Amino acid sequence: MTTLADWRTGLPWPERETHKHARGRLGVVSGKATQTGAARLAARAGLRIGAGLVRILCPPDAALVIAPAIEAVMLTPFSSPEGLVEGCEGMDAVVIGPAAGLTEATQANVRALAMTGAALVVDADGLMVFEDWTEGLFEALDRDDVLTPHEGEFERLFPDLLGAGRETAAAEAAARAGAVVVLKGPETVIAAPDGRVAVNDNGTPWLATAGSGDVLAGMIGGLVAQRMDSFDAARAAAWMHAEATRGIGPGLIAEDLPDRLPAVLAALHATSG
Ligand SMILES: NC(=O)C1=CN([C@@H]2O[C@H](COP(=O)(O)OP(=O)(O)OC[C@H]3O[C@@H](n4cnc5c(N)ncnc54)[C@H](OP(=O)(O)O)[C@@H]3O)[C@@H](O)[C@H]2O)[C@@H](O)CC1
Ligand SMILES: Nc1ncnc2c1ncn2[C@@H]1O[C@H](COP(=O)(O)OP(=O)(O)O)[C@@H](O)[C@H]1O
Repeated sequence: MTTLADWRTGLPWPERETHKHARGRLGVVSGKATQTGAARLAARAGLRIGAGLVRILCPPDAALVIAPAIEAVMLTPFSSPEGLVEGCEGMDAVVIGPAAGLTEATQANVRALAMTGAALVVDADGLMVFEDWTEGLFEALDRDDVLTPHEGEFERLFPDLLGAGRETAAAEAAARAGAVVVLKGPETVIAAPDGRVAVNDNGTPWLATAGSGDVLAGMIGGLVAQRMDSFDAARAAAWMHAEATRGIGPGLIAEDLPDRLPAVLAALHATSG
């Protein structure tokens, strides 16, 4: 088992000469015009956690919906997997899946992005579209990619594993996928393909609200974009995600979480060596 101190030393803090591109570039793939909120939550979380530049990649019909709802986050439309790859050129990490759509296009987009130099965070629909073709996902992944299933999604990708217990299941899933697996829930298990396993236990039930997983995906993506080790990034994000609920509790909605991160990060920065 690992502890808080393990990942704290790997947190990325900007230095005097750091510019925004050097800090890390994150892409977030949006769904269609009626399903853009999840990507906007993830993008804001990625920016708040320190990625220097965040760009939403969206289907053309979504651009005029998203544009008035973002400020610092940038926007690029795409209309094919090749166009998505082009739009993600230079990205250090890309989040794909939140409200992406259960379509062949989502499947093709995940596989196309896996061929780029960006580390992937694959969540929600980005996982579900591979329910009947898990090898199509696993063969495309690298060990710095991250899968973030809740138990329902985990069961679809790894139907034989949960019976062995969540930690064993996550470890085996990471080995099979060849990527970091974040099995979300009241206790979130993080497992790497090299055998590292950690359990994040500071979660609170106030996180059981629509979109909080989208925020977590953006947070992981934001840390990975800053070149934090993917296993450490997932551990750090899971801890900070729960910590961000402190002082709110009842009434918490996913929109609140990214804007709580400056306080969480400030406390960590103040005590960093
Ligand atoms: N603002 C936005 O735009 C938002 C957009 N979103 C997007 O909407 C899309 C659909 O998302 P979704 O939430 O409707 O369905 P999904 O999470 O796929 O679950 C499907 C079924 O799995 C089951 N299930 C089993 N265990 C579970 C568990 N631990 N946690 C949760 N579920 C669990 C459960 O079935 P049950 O157990 O109730 O029978 C459940 O009905 C997806 O693209 C997502 O990204 C959301 O992120 C919200 C904010
Ligand atoms: N009862 C709970 N206790 C602690 N954390 C929870 C609880 N329920 C959900 N969470 C956390 O909230 C997030 C929910 O993610 P997810 O199910 O993907 O939501 P969404 O798809 O709506 O974004 C995960 O990080 C999960 O660990």
